[in-house]
Amino acid sequence: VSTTAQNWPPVEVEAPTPHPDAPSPGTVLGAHYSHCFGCGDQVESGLRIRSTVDDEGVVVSTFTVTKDHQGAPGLAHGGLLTCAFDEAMGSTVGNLLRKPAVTGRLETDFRQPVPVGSTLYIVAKLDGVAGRKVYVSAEGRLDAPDGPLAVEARALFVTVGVEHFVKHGDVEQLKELGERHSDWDINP
Ligand SMILES: CCCCCCCC/C=C\CCCCCCCC(=O)SCCNC(=O)CCNC(=O)[C@H](O)C(C)(C)COP(=O)(O)OP(=O)(O)OC[C@H]1O[C@@H](n2cnc3c(N)ncnc32)[C@H](O)[C@@H]1OP(=O)(O)O
Repeated sequence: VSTTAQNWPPVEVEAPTPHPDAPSPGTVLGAHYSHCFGCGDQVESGLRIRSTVDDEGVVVSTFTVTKDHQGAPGLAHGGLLTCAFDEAMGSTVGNLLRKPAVTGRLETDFRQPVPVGSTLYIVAKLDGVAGRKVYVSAEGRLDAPDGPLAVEARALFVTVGVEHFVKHGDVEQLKELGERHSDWDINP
């Protein structure tokens, strides 16, 4: 049993305040970037995660495991499951706080194997904010929102300015993204 979960968040935090323009409960969140491995529809073997805003500070995502996501025969690869949680929690931070953020730290507890063909229901919630640090945790259940608990994760996201992506990433793609999402403050 993870001891970290008992000390979570690991620092003193303030309650997270969703941005006034954060999407309301029930909103289905689109892919943030079509080439994103987690949510993009242009990545052939991507995870194609779909997310919906639930209660305040909570986002529910689904990830259906295909044969492209295997580690052992018929079972999801653990690293890919971690990726699914990175996406689900990152999307929670980005959409609810409406601030670009990157994953600083991410830990996963695998409680049960996740078979090919199953759908993970991932419930992610904002746990607290300390300066630029945003703490998030999530639970993934098998095949139903109240199905057996299969995976748990906790992450620290660090909010960054657009210059992070300008300095380290692909500026042309970033511009294109900014044009398609003029309501996001990501224009370089
Ligand atoms: C208005 C806009 C609206 C937008 C709306 C968008 C909607 C859709 C949105 C979005 C969906 C997104 C879904 C994506 C999901 C996937 C995300 C990923 O996979 S991201 C790629 C992987 N991660 C990286 O590549 C990071 C690489 N690391 C870095 O770039 C830096 O290390 C960074 C930025 C994380 C920190 O660097 P520093 O120089 O800026 O800041 P320092 O001072 O080092 O850290 C800040 C604080 O964080 C702590 N910190 C940083 N890393 C830590 C760690 N690993 N463990 C513990 N603490 C850490 C530090 O100790 C510091 O804490 P103290 O303020 O001093 O208390």
